[in-house]
Amino acid sequence: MYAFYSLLVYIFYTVFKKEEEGEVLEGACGQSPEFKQQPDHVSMETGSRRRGGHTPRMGKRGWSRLSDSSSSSDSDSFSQSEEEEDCDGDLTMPAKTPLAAFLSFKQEAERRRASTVQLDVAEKVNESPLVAVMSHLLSFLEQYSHLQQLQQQAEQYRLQLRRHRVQHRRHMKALRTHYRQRLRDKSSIISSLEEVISQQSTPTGEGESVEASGGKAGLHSLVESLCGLQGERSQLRGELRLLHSQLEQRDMDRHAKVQAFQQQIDELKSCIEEREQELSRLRTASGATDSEKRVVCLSAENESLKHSLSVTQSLLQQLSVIPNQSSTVLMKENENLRSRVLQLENTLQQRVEQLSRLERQSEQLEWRRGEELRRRDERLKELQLELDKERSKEALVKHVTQTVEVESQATLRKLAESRQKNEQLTKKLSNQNERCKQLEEHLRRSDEVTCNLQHKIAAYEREINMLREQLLKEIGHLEERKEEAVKAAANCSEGQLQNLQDQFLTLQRRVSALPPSLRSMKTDYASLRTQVRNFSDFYGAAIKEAKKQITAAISEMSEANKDLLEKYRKEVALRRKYHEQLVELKGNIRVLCRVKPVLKEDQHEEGQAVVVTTDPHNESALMVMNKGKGRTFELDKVFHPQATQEEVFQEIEPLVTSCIDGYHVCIFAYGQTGSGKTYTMEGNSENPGINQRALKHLFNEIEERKDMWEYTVSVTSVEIYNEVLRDLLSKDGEKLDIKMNPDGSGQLHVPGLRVIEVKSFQHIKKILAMARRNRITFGTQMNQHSSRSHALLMITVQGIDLATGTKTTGKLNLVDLAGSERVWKSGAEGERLKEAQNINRSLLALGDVIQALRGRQTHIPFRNSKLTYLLQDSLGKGNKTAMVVQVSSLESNVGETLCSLKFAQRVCKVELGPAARKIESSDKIHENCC
Ligand SMILES: Nc1ncnc2c1ncn2[C@@H]1O[C@H](COP(=O)(O)OP(=O)(O)OP(=O)(O)O)[C@@H](O)[C@H]1O
Repeated sequence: MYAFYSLLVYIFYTVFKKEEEGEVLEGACGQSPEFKQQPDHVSMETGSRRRGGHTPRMGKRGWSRLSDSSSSSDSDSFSQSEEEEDCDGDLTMPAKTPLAAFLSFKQEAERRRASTVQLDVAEKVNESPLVAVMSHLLSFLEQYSHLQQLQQQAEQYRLQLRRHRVQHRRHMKALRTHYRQRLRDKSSIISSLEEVISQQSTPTGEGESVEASGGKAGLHSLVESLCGLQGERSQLRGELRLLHSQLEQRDMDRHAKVQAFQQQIDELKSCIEEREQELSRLRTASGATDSEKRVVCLSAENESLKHSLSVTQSLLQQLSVIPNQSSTVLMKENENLRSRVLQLENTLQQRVEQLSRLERQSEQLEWRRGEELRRRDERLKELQLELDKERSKEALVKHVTQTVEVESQATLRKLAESRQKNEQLTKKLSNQNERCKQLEEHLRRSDEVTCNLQHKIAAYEREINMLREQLLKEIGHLEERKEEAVKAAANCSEGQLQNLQDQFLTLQRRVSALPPSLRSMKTDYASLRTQVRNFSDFYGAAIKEAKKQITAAISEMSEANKDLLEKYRKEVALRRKYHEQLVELKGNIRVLCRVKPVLKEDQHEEGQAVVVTTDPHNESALMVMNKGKGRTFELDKVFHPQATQEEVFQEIEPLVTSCIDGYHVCIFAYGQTGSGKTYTMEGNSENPGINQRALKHLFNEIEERKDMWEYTVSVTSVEIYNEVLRDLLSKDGEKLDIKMNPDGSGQLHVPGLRVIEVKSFQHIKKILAMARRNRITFGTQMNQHSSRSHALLMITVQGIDLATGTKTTGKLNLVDLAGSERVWKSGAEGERLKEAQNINRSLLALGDVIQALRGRQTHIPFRNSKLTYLLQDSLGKGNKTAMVVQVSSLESNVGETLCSLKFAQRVCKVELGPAARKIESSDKIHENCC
């Protein structure tokens, strides 16, 4: 009994398990026993659903259309050739033709699908979810493979159709050529006959006419045969036409069939797509990912195991009388099953956790990716905006430059015209002056003549007076002698009297002889006096006339000049405005970079590589190679190693011009020791640098404006060494201090600093040489004559508008900074070390100022170093700044080069805002924001 029960339990369990497996397998191939047992119930329901749900799209409509077309073509084509009959007949005989085979196959597929669906439902009812899903999937796979087969068949049909069409075309072609050949033969026969007839109908002579009459019968027969042939020909033509129409009809039929087939194929395709979609839907429903599928499988397995366990347990309960041996077997089995269940549950749990972890991770990744994409998009947008801005800036610069060029050309033309006019007027004026001079010469000569005459007159008068006195004396003398003679006559003899009378007579004669000379002298004198009076009158009139003429000419000229001057003034103002706009568009802070050429003395080690390269197509890009990686820097302008001093100055020139217009400008050279700062700023005698060229430009510009403006240029030069300020233009080398100006203007001033007013360019050359001599330099490992201090050349340009009296004060600070080398690299020790540290400190302070300006901070730490304090009024807002960053292109200096370029890029981002012109009108300095 016991053995029987245990056997029964074992068999029951084994059957139960096998049944399950069998069900799964049978479900997969559509041969379920349940299905066989209850066919009506299940197939009725699912069959109707399937038929209604999945087939109708192409089904009835498509097939009816196809059969319609085929039947119509049948009726049309039965009267045609045999071949056609065969072709159309295929469609009406399903078992023989491919299309019929396709139809039967389709029906078969429909039937099989219906049965599969029935099976699905049966399985759904009776089986576990895993088995159901699996069977579902398998059934869909099967459907899918059927569909593919259908597709292949459709493809084959299409190929067959194509082949048929080709064959048909060939056949038609052959027929056409055959008929054409026949037609050609007939025509050639006809033409030969016509020829014969024409030959026979032409009279060729008497002898021949006899022959002709004899051959009339032959001719008749020929004509008859010709008529027959012509009839045959027309018959053939009719045949051909008929054939043509038949062909056309056939073509049309075929076309219709092809269309029907195409439609059928399309419908089949859409049906396949639908199935595929459904399949993918089901796939996702039953777990799209492998892990999900696995989870579903495991849970189904778990469920089935649980189920079997419960069944076994219930069985065990029922069979409590089962002997110990079998119960232990069962217990063991039970234990195994339990542990298996537990194991599976654990695995399931782990998988679920893993899955959730993976999901979280993927979510995080997705989120990060989204963030990254968003950030990139924003950056891209920013870059796009910057690019647009740059482009618009460039376009504006171009436009302004063009306008300025056009305007300046027009101004130059006007200026040339006005110069011509001026020249003419000047010529006129010089003529007048010449005349004036002649008149003045004349006047001078007349004055001289008058003077001579006056002298002569005075001499005459003196002579006359003398003569008169002599005469009076003589007369007195004679009178005395006469009295004496009278007295003597009274006393002496007649002879003596006679003698005396004679003497008297001679004396009288002499006296009478005297008056005519005296009279002539008097007339001479009077005429001379009248002459002098007349001459002075004439001279006065002439002078008056000349003056009149000169004033007329001057007024005429000044009238013409006034207009010109006004125009010129306007043009100059316009030019200045455009110039300022240009400078502002370029940016009130400009960063230029100059790459030092590789010199012999720089190559301490043999074969040092060049790591800095410039781009010939992009003059604002610079590439630095470091440890195999390239980094590109974008600055306002990059000068390649072969750039000349003049090219560098060309970029600075507009700023120098701004200084004359009353702006504060700061130009400084920055870079490591030996990178060429001093060369760029000071240069040498053959190749002067920015300092000399700027001053030369200043004086040229002042010379050009001298008609309207009066300028004074004053210069100071200082150096900052170890945070101590020293005057480079005085020999005592006294320490100086920076203080606030006591006048309350808020301006800085350095008491005791020597200010030199410069009159000419030659003068400035001497001043610059003196400053250079006084500057502190020492040799470092990097540079034989390293400048160990910051050198500042400060130029103040004060201008007065001659017309309006407006005053401007421009400042130009030209700064040659000390080298920004790393202390260890420059080989500094002791005093040199302290010096290097001070240099670095002040450069750091400069960096801080730049940083604060860049961040638009309210407090700018100008006072942190002497350098920044001194440059306060030229470095900050409203001013114009240019920095020339000097870099070495050698590999050994790449670290310094990168540092300098990074600093330059920071400076690039600073915005100083619109520049302000320092104008003084009506005794007050005010800033005129452009
Ligand atoms: N563009 C250049 N063309 C030719 N020679 C140059 C150029 N730049 C620099 N030099 C030469 O390199 C040497 C060092 O240059 P310079 O003294 O100007 O460097 P520096 O940066 O001022 O150094 P320091 O900071 O030590 O004063 C000089 O002999 C100078 O003539």
